[in-house]
Amino acid sequence: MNAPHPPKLPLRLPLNWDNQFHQLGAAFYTQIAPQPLPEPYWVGRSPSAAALLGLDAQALAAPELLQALSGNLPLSGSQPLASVYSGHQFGSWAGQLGDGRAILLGEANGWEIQLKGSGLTPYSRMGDGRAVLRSSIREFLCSEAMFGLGIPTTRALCVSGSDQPVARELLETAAVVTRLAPSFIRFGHFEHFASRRQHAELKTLADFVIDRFYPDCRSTPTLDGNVYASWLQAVVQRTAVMVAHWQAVGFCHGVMNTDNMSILGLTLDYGPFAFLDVFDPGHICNHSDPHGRYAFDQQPEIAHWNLYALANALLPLIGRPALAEQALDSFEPTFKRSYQQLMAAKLGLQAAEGDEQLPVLIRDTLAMLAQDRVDYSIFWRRLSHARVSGPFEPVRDLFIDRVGFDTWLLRYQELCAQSEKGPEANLMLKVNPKYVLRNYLGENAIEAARHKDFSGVANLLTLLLAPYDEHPAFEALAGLPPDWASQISISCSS
Ligand SMILES: Nc1ncnc2c1ncn2[C@@H]1O[C@H](COP(=O)(O)OP(=O)(O)OP(=O)(O)O)[C@@H](O)[C@H]1O
Ligand SMILES: [Mg+2]
Repeated sequence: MNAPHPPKLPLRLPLNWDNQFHQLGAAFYTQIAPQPLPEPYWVGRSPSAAALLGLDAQALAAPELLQALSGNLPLSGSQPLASVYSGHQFGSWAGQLGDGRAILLGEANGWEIQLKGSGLTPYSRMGDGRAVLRSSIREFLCSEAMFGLGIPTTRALCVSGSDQPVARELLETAAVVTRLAPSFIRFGHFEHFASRRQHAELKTLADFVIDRFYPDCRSTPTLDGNVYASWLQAVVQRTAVMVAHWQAVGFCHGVMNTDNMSILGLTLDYGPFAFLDVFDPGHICNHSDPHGRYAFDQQPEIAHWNLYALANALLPLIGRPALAEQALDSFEPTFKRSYQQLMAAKLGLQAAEGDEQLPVLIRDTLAMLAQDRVDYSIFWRRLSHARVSGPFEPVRDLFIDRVGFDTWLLRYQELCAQSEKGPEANLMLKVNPKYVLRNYLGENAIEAARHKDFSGVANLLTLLLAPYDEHPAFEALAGLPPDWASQISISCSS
């Protein structure tokens, strides 16, 4: 028989722990330590995310940190817990869910540190508490890619892997992603307490979020000075801005359940997501979504629907349904304004209030891309180069309907002439990324990582953290995807 392992001293890191979520009390979580991941190895690390905690690349690479973030060594100052939440999944009430495979270590230097895939919790239901290498690499890279693109998101510090087998459709191996966010609280946390009529806890949680992240709502005169309605409105606006970014960059989330909606308007839970290759407005990235509830062009409406579910949960605090409705009404104008600004920037044009030509040009541009199934990111990048230094041929080459393109180009150039003096043209290369995390790029890095070659993950991370820059050594990764890319199928299984 093996001798029992001697107890290990906790790892001390130069972090200021202040575990505020833990201080909320036992109604909100269950204390539970992460389950050890056997013989972990590094899969990827983000020095950019580490800097948020004040850790340099050397501290991030420490073998003790690998052990701590894989559940094999306690972290001094942490108070691990799994939080409880509920939610609507695919439009239906799903009841209690909770962190079934995520464990919050605590809050250090203002960032919550959470492990995803770190073992069973009381909320694991039928699951095994684990995440697989494939989905963990995807989450790691996409979190950092969204940050690189300037889109509100949770961050990812690192991924550790193990040869421990995990059963999904096929046998895969386990991995843990360490995520960072100011808070991982979701719409579903509020729905949980509202559905159980636990109004005291509902208020405690709302006050916690307002005081920490939305303090202005305490003193704003809008919505009759109703703090909770003003706060709802602020969440509505942040969410609308986040989704406007998704639509502008061509990001499809794939599982916009209310338990995957951050109360801070951050992109949360990178599962079957995709960046569009060809522009297909009805694109469904989630193989487990046959009816396309979460199709690309449905995302704004679904975000609004999710906010409606949140508003319902907050009604006991707001008191007057009319105020909640008013707060919800700000979704559409906020989304529209934000989307138009982002698209105007992509076109290198100024977005002026009341301009009627711009929305029409945006609509027609997208219709033209959809008709010829043009690659979304490459179109914008080539357009940026053409606008800055010409010629337009490389853009024209993307289209089958050249006459249609020429007609469009005339209109576009007329509008450009009106704002020729502005800085917008040069800024196009700073808003139209050269590198996006296409599914096939992720697949290639994952396949190499399965054979313990993690260079693909590291290279992608470098590109995705600076997606607007030229990276001559990686020119090929900015090109059109190979034919097999359109056959990739990503399910919810992760
Ligand atoms: N392998 C698993 N073991 C235990 N629980 C799981 C597992 N996979 C998913 N869950 C739980 O199922 C619910 C819905 O899962 P979903 O895929 O939205 O989230 P997730 O990817 O696990 O995590 P997160 O939303 O924290 O990024 C959540 O409560 C989640 O914790
Ligand atoms: Mg989730």
